[in-house]
Amino acid sequence: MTVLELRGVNRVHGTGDNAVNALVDTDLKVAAGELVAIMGPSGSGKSTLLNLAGGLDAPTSGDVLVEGTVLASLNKKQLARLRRRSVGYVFQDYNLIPSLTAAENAALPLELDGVAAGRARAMAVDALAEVGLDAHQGDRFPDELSGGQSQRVAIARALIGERRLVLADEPTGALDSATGEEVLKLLRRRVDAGAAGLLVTHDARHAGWADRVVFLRDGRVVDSSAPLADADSLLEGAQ
Ligand SMILES: Nc1ncnc2c1ncn2[C@@H]1O[C@H](COP(=O)(O)OP(=O)(O)OP(=O)(O)O)[C@@H](O)[C@H]1O
Repeated sequence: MTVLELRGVNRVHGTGDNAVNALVDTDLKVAAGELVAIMGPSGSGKSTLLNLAGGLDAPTSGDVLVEGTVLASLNKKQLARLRRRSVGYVFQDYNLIPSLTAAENAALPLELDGVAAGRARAMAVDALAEVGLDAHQGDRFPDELSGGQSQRVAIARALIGERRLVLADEPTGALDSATGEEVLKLLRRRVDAGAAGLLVTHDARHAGWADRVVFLRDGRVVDSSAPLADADSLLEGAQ
């Protein structure tokens, strides 16, 4: 099932002489169970693509569909609800709320969506267990967690509930390479469990965890191919 689709998407930032064609005639489909890596030089349109996919930005022309819904057909409130229920983000700097525990951070999207606090907390404990964090770690605050643990919390938060699309922007950027590989392995596992994933990365080894790599240059898709190496062989190489 296609979870994310871009159809003939263009995004122009700015106007007149300052106009930048950040994304040009882009078509992309990402299915459930599929992880697609986005690579390209700085300024090639990777963040623009991710923001459009998550409904944080709107195309100048063309359509973005999430789970079959054209995002432009939704009003503000409907779009906010779809984003809350269907889309999870993982950022380089984790973006956890410092005054909330790990479990409270993971539960936050559910609570914002009106799920009762007790039930949201119970689901958060399960989501944390899935990423290898126990209840004791769930009670810790972000400044008591390592970088790798923080990114695990962010992944748990991104995929808690029914959310089927995970958008990861350089999620390993702040981690050492072994911890980074662990985080990608986890992302891969969650995608294998039925989510669709987009992973922006500068690192070809990390792109090895993806099913496909989409290369961007000046806002255009220049090549779309299988990853450079099989993830398992990369892991062996790292040991
Ligand atoms: N809000 C904006 N206003 C004007 N131009 C923008 C805006 N956002 C992005 N751009 C421009 O659009 C182009 C694509 O930017 P984008 O951030 O998507 O690239 P990127 O591949 O994510 O870069 P990086 O790897 O440095 O994060 C760049 O030329 C950038 O300067």
